[in-house]
Amino acid sequence: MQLRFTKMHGTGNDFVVIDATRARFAPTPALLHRLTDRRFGVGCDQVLVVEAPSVPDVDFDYRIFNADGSEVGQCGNGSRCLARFVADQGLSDKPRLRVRTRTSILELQRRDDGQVTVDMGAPRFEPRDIPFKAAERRARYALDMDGQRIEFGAVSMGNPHLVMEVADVDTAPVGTLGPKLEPHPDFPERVNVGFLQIVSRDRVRLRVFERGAGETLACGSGACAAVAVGQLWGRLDPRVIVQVRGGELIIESKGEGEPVLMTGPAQTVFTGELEWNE
Ligand SMILES: N[C@H](CCC[C@H](N)C(=O)O)C(=O)O
Repeated sequence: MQLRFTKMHGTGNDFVVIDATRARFAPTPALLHRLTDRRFGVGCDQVLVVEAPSVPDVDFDYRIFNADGSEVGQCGNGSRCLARFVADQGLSDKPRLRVRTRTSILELQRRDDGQVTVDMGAPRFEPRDIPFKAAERRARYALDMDGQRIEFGAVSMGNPHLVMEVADVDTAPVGTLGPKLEPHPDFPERVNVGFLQIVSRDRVRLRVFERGAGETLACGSGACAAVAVGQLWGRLDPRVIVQVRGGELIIESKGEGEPVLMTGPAQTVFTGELEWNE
């Protein structure tokens, strides 16, 4: 079998995108591994599968698989790439699209400057919505990890995020603390671990150890989560530039209960065909 795919990235978070609008694509773990593995396959942080809509007033369904094969319900950088992909493939010429994932409905808007703005929905802070095992909702939680007290915010953007403040992302313990917090049992569905450096009220730096993928060069939902938590702490303005390792994202929100808008680039790198006979 020959499987056509498109390689894309949004601020360095990279994807293999599959057009499943005309033929169902139900990937096996082995096929996902061939698509995500950077040595034995194509290589990407997530596989994005674009499908015909399954409910009214939605333009596309959108499935997201992490590098470890886990299927999840949100990928912010990926949604910008989906907006670019469906236009380039002639699947839709609408400048505004509604796409449905297993947890969220996202509104995507292609802009004249080539960037894409995504309405990521409102952040959810209730522990049961994250999900996070906590007796009550708090602005700051604490965990003891290897004798160290870790303080953080927790929020869902349609996927779970832990956000901890650090003095400098360049020296943050992403590689050591990330792998310990990602599978923490207090997060029953695991968690994306964000390391947030607040430079000013309208500029932050962020690194994310992603659930099911490890550290990526950018995490769109992570940028939204970090700004939502920073605003909850009273530390950030309604419009924030989030500097990630792969570029910059603009995150805007009027605060709790309000939708979070993310604006950033989406690039196509190449198209290819994978020889596959499982
Ligand atoms: N690792 C995430 C999915 C991808 C999110 C990220 N790539 C983004 O741009 O939002 C999770 O398991 O929830």
